[in-house]
Amino acid sequence: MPISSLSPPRSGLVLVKNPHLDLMEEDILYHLDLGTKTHNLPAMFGDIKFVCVGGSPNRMRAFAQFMHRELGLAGDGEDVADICAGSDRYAMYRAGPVLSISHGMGIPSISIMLHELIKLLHHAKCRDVTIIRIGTSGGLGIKAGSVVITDTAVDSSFQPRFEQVVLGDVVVRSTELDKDLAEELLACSREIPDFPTLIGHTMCTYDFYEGQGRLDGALCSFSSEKKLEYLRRAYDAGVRNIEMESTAFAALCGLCGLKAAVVCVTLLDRLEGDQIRASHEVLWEYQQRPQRLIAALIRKRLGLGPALLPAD
Ligand SMILES: O=P(O)(O)O[C@H]1O[C@H](CO)[C@@H](O)[C@H]1O
Ligand SMILES: O=c1cc[nH]c(=O)[nH]1
Repeated sequence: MPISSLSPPRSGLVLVKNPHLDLMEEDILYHLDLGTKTHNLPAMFGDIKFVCVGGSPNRMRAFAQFMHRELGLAGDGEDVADICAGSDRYAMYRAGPVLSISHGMGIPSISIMLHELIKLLHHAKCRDVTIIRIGTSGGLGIKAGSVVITDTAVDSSFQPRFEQVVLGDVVVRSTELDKDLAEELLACSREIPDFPTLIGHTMCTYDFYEGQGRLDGALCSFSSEKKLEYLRRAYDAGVRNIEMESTAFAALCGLCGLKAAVVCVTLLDRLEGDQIRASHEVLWEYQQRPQRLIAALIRKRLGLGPALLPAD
C-alpha cells in the first residue's frame, strides 16, 4: 500500500518528517551551498510563494529572467544571480516571490535537490508554497509541442507509486498530485491562443533509452514491434507523456505538504519515433511553453492580469 499524503497542513507551512532535524545545531544544505548558520534563510526566502524546478540550469535562469519581466520587477533581470553559485550541482535564481531551480536529470538528482529545497523552505518558514516542475518529455499519441499537465505520475508498469529503498527495504509512496492545481493550470492554458494542452498520466522512467523503449540506445534487446506494443499499452493506461522525475517529485512534495504540479512539453510523439529531430529554435520555443503557462498562473494568482510576453 503506498503511503499517501495529500493533506497540506492548515498552517500552510512546509512539513519535514524527520525528528532528527530538531536535534541538529546546524543544517548544511550541501548541494545548494546554503545552511542555517551561514545564511539567514527566513530573510532570504521567507516570502517565496512559487517554486519552479526543471532539469537544465539555463532553462531555469531563462525562466527567472522571464518571470522578472512578467512581474514588472525593477531592471531588465538579465543579471539574475545564481544563489547556489558556490556549488556546481544545481542553479537557483529568484524573481520576486518566484524561486527557479534546476534539478538535473533523473530521480536521484531531483531527489537530492528536493530534500534540500524542502528543508530550505521549512527553515525559511515559507507558507502556502506552490511547486511546479516545468520540463520536457516524449509524447504518446499527441502532437509534438503539446503541453501535458500531469494528473497522476506513474512508474514504468503504469502504477501510481514511487519506490524508494530505505535501509534495504522498498518503501512505496503515493504519487498523487494536486488535482485543483492541475485544473487551474488547464483553465489558464485555455486563455492562451494556439496552446495545445491536456491533462493526462505521466510515466516516469529510470532511463531515457531502454527505460523508455527506445531502439536507438547503445543497448537494445527488443524489437520495434515489442516497443510499440509497450508504448500502446502505456497509452491505453492513460499515459500521455514520458519523462524521468515526476514520481519522485510527486511523492516527496506530497509527503511534505506542498501543492505540486508537473507541466511538461512534448518534444516528439514516441509512437512515431525515438530521435528528437526538431531544430534548436523549435525546441527552444517548445521549452518556453510550460514557462508561459506557469507565468500566466502566477500573474493570475497575483492579480496581474493575463499579459504574456514570449520567454527568451
Ligand atoms: O526537460 P527536463 O526537465 O530536463 O526533463 C526531461 O529531459 C531529460 C531527458 O532528456 C529528463 O530529465 C526528462 O525528465
Ligand atoms: O522522449 C523524451 C524527451 C524528453 N525527455 C524524456 O525523458 N523523454
